[in-house]
Amino acid sequence: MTDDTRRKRPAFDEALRIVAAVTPRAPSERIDLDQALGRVAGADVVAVADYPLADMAAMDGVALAAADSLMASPETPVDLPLRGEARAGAAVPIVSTGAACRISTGAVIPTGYDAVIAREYLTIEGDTLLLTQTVAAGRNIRKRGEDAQRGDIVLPAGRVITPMIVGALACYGVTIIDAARLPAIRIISTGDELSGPNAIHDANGVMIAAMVRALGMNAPDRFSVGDDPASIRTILSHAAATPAAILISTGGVSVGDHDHIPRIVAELGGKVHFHGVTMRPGKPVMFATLPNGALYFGLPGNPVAAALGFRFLVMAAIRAMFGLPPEMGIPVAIDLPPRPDTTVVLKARHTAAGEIEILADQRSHTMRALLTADRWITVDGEGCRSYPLLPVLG
Ligand SMILES: Nc1nc2c(c(=O)[nH]1)N[C@H]1C(S)=C(S)[C@@H](COP(=O)(O)OP(=O)(O)OC[C@H]3O[C@@H](n4cnc5c(N)ncnc54)[C@H](O)[C@@H]3O)O[C@H]1N2
Ligand code: MOO
Repeated sequence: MTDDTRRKRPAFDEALRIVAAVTPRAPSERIDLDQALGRVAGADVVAVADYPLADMAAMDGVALAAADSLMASPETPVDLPLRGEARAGAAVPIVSTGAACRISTGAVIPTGYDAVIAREYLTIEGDTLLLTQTVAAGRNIRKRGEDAQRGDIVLPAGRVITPMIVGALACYGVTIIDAARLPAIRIISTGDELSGPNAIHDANGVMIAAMVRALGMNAPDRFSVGDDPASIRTILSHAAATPAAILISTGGVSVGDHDHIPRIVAELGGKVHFHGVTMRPGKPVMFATLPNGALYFGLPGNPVAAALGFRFLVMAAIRAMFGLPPEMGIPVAIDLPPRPDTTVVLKARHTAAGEIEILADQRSHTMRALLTADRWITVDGEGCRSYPLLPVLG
């Protein structure tokens, strides 16, 4: 790290802002609604049909014209002959006033009728309905278009598609939506220690791939390379020449004799936006744009730092690509000393008593606390904020 880049080391929030600011918006693509779960609407979604599609029965029972019940009372019951049946999905029967027809929930109300009496409240003798009280017009009827009308904007661009949204859009006749295109992501694990006699397991590669998949995105391509500059240059220049929106490497970004990534990225023509952030863990993290426009994140090798680098910095880029607002975190009152010069990110979890427990081991190479953690707590000069453990879009 040169003195120059060290001087420019941004604060955590500033680094998130820089990432969002330089990230280009993803183009939209048309996708089937049943493939849309977890995707982000790339344009306003408009109802294709009224919902309900027509005035329909909300109960199984009998449909009639409310006006025919006007004179009905227990003393002067009104008799209406029962003629025909309206069934959900079937052709709507032609009916006449002065009569009633059987109807099932979801059946279209026959023209001329405007009320439904639920079968529990019916008095039927043979083929005759006995009305002993008046019925209000509109009773037990779902009105056409009362939930959505054709042409209504039912979902604004930028909303994450949940299962309930899939259901609602299907009701509104939507079968295809515009969704922000998913970025192709490539992960490069670096370090001589990933192979050879005392090899460690490549935790960072599988972990980051798993976080990508937890977002509902395709499994990223993964590569592994040692610490020698020629091999790193070869794999980075190959990666930089192949279309991918986001490249992520882990390891080799600190100040050690074998930490070559920042220099090679610059030699390849990458524009380094920052190298180093005043955060812990994750301090040596690097962010650049490659000449082909791909974003490059050089995450530190320690697994907690790599996890945080993806969870916060890469996520800031993914959110910006999809047009989502930056994550703010939820301010929480925790008795921790403020950290005016850095942002410390802590592994934490909710206790059964509803409090937030800061877990015991906060070192950046130990993972045990992450087996039970359910959130991150950040501490800076302003106080504490809580963030979900996993990357989220919504
Ligand atoms: N003199 C200094 N030394 C270090 C500093 C510093 O400021 N001055 N920063 C420390 C911090 S903080 C971190 S984080 C690490 C980051 O260093 P690198 O990104 O260069 O990572 P490496 O040195 O290659 O590896 C660090 C650590 O992580 C392990 N590792 C690497 N890759 C993987 C992987 N794929 N899966 C699991 N574990 C991995 C590696 O074996 C090392 O133990 O630098 C500090 N040093
Ligand atoms: O960033 Mo390092 O991850 O503090 O250990």
